[in-house]
Amino acid sequence: MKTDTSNHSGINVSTETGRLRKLLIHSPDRGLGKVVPSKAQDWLFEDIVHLDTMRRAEYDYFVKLLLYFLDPAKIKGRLKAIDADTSREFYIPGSESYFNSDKVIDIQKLLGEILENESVRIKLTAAICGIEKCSFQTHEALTAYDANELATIFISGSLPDRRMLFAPLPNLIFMRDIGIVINDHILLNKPAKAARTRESILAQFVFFHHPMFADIRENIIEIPENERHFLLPDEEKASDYHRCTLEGGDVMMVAPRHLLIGCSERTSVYAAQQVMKILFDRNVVDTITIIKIPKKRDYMHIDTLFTQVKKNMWVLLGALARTGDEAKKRDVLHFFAPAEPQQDFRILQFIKGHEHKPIEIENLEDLLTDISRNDLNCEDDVQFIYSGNNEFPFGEREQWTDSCNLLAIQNGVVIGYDRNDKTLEAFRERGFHIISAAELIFRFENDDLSPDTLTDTFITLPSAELSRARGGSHCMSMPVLRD
Ligand SMILES: NC(=O)NCCC[C@H](N)C(=O)O
Repeated sequence: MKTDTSNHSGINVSTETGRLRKLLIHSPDRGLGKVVPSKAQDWLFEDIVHLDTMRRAEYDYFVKLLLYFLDPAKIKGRLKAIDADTSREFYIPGSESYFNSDKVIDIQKLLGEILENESVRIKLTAAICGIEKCSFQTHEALTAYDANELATIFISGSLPDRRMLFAPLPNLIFMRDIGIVINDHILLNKPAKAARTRESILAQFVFFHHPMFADIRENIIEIPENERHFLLPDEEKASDYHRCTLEGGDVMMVAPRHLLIGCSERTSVYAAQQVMKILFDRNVVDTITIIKIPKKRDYMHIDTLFTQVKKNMWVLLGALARTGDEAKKRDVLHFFAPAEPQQDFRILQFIKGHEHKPIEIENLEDLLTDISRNDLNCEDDVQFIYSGNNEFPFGEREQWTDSCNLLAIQNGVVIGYDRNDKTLEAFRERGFHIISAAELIFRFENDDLSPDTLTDTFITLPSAELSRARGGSHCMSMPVLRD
């Protein structure tokens, strides 16, 4: 039975390509400038980044683009003044000239707003001081800051005078991983990596306390821990069948009744099963497809391997797809490989009411074709664009710098990194218009182009610094409302 998923809460996502109306983001904060080389890997960055370049020359373009598409009144006609302001106040929540949109929303702004409430402030300060093992004096000292500054401290880990209290949260820019809107429900993450623990506590408070989510509070899902968790020896606790971790990059809302969940380095089979049970019990979706991918830093989440461009088009990494299998068949060495089918990449589809008889799907293209045709009722040919145009060794190289991690703002209009030349070439060959964020913004400002009339367009974002953080525009966005 289909349920009516429309509601008036302004929270609803049921596709990956419907026109984006509202999303959560987080602009790089001062904490990113505090990452030191010896901690970069522990904090899940490949390198240290140059914060000013990352902001001014890269991420700020992302924000400007999102505003032109989702909330043009906040930016149109003001571009010159915004660009001329060296303090970048326009991008900083809590500052006087902050863009303060209710469509392009920085989680830091929501955090500042809930911290105005005394009881929330007391609880959250205690929670943060607890996990960060702060001294009693530090706990006390935090009462001196106003709500906005406290939000900045909780996120960046440092005080306004630059002293560091605890580790920064450099990965909060990857809002996708924090939570996922599934129709009118929100699934909160359970991070696999210690470096992302504080992020999810902040997010939990925001989702449960901010009025923006008040109408759907009953629909916020927290994944229950394995009840025997505390009794398990550490080794068993870490196994895929007991570990309960899930990150948003592994969850993709591809069609109103169909959800994809990746089992990966970050998301365990146990957590995926729990989510499946909850979503089927609550009748949120009818089909859940589990995609088990190799546990590899390169792959991390399923959205590093493929994303949707438009209803009938996907971008993906050839090495894990059907073409990868064909390449292997041509390879003589393949005959010496173990006869066992590849167990670290499998696709199983579970249908509500028939969970015990999952359907095995042979490869990614078959799954994605089925979604385009049968879930999204596409009559046109389903097309695939491969990372690096499937040319050795560019497929892997460009996947590493997020060629497969695109954000669709509307059907066929995507934002991705500028550095993946071969992948861009493949888009060009399919008739896509490739335009840089800077040029597009200039043309929007001068009424030379309009967000509403764009079709088949790849908007390139400068990415030299951003790509060192190992996530693309899909990872940097948490859609809250899509058509
Ligand atoms: N969905 C994603 O793939 N997010 C990218 C997260 C990158 C971040 N540095 C991490 O390793 O968690």
